[in-house]
Amino acid sequence: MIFLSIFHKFLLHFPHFFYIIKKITIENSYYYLYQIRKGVIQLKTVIIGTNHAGIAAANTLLDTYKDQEVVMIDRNTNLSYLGCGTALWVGRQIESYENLFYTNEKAFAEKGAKIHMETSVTEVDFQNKVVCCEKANGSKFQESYDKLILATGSLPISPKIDGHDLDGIHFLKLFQEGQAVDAELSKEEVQTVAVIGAGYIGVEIAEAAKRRGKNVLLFDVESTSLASYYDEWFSKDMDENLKKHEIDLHLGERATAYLGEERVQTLVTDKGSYAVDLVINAIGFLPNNALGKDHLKLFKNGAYLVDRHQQTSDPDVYAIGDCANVYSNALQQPAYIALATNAVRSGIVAAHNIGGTPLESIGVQGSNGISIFGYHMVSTGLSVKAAEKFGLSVKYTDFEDLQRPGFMTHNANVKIRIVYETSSRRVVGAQMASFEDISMGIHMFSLAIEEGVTIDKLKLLDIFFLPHFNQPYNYITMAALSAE
Ligand SMILES: Cc1cc2nc3c(=O)[nH]c(=O)nc-3n(C[C@H](O)[C@H](O)[C@H](O)COP(=O)(O)OP(=O)(O)OC[C@H]3O[C@@H](n4cnc5c(N)ncnc54)[C@H](O)[C@@H]3O)c2cc1C
Ligand SMILES: NC(=O)C1=CN([C@@H]2O[C@H](COP(=O)(O)OP(=O)(O)OC[C@H]3O[C@@H](n4cnc5c(N)ncnc54)[C@H](O)[C@@H]3O)[C@@H](O)[C@H]2O)C=CC1
Repeated sequence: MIFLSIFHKFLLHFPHFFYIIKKITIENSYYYLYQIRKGVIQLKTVIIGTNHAGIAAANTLLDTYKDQEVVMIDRNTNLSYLGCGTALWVGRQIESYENLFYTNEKAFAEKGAKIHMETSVTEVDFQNKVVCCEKANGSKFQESYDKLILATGSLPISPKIDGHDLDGIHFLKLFQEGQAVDAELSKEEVQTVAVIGAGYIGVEIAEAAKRRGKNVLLFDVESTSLASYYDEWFSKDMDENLKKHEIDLHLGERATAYLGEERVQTLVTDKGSYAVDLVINAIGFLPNNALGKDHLKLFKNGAYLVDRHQQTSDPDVYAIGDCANVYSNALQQPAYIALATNAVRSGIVAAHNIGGTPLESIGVQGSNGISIFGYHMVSTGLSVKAAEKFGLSVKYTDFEDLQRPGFMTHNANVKIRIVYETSSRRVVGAQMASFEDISMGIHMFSLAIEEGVTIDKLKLLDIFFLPHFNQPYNYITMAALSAE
């Protein structure tokens, strides 16, 4: 131990000369990790991007590995904004956006981090391990690093069609964009709103705009809303729900141009043209890989390719959150799923590995949920449609019933689909929907997918019964029992 310590201190004094030997022999050893964990070796970690992923990584490093130096950099004015709340306050289901931020710059400064907000990282010199930064006032500086965490998130996809830069066309990613849409909806002259993309953001903001009394037209190229998350048996219910609330659905219809002088006035699609006062684009996210795309290996959609430690192809660089791929347990291969939940978990994993505690991600299922005009839908893993797209042969079992026994006056329908792989019979997905809150049940399916549980194991699973919650023949049991 003493010899190793002296040897290591020697190496640290001659970092360039012995750089390669140190990399090969020392940095992979448990003793090296032990020294980091104990604070004998103090690393400087720079985190680019201080939203959900970056915050989780910073908190883990600062709370658990107190001797490590942490530098956080973000170009935005704010951090920790919960985008999930945008539709809620824009739709006036909550009073204000103020509680949608769960931490701030000061909290990290108090924990000992150096934090630079309103600062863009313009370039990373991966060879010399230096990050080049530019503040909003134009001043420039550099930060060196031992370990770098890329947490630069994602960017909304911009449809490259005529008129896309007209006024009155918005995205909905940042807090500031939420504010801009909110201000637009407050204008008397804005009466007709076109939402492009009936995915999660599109459906949620369509509800919000309707709640603000606007005429809402919702477009998607797919034949149902929420097509990436649910099979038609479920998404058709959401379509009905949207129609019932007078949202004008245009499915299987692609926007081809925006027309207007300065501000958008007409939306042209492959099926018609519509007078509109406001357009909100929500056709998905792409990973923001600008800083590392020429140096790091990439996943097929451009996300930084990471291993189960969140480590990229450069061992000193980790990538977390929406800018990195995840490992899908349903597909048993890397995938891309942009969710805040994944961002937080990946940040924790990266920070522990940097801090000296080896930790592998357990993979994800992409569990998600949505609640629109009181109709709740939750899903995890793969729908049948998604499995087919990825070439996975699956079967499914469906069940629909009242949630509680008929004698209960407070009751609602619940429907469930469990998707399982044909050959192995392992569960690879589940979808559930109801006007009742059935959301917690989906977590059990998430664990089942993670652990490779078969559909047959669920048939006689011990599920409690109480009339307040469910029927003696629980809908999960009934769906599993009727599986082929
Ligand atoms: C309206 C909306 C609703 C959502 N609802 C949900 C939900 O209900 N549940 C859920 O799980 N997920 C939801 N999401 C998705 C979730 O917000 C994202 O998955 C999450 O924000 C990803 O976090 P992140 O930290 O990886 O990236 P981001 O949130 O994209 O943050 C990246 C950060 O990096 C900074 N950055 C980028 N490049 C640079 C640079 N060069 N220099 C300095 N800083 C840089 C950016 O300023 C930003 O702060 C929603 C998203 C939106 C937009
Ligand atoms: N409740 C939740 O968990 C929420 C999660 N998010 C996440 O944020 C990310 C971004 O959300 P969204 O932008 O809604 O992406 P999304 O992937 O959920 O939906 C995009 C939709 O746009 C459609 N589309 C694609 N190109 C189109 C085109 N040219 N014209 C018309 N429609 C087109 C797709 O068919 C799809 O239905 C997703 O990863 C999503 O899961 C966002 C909001 C809420």
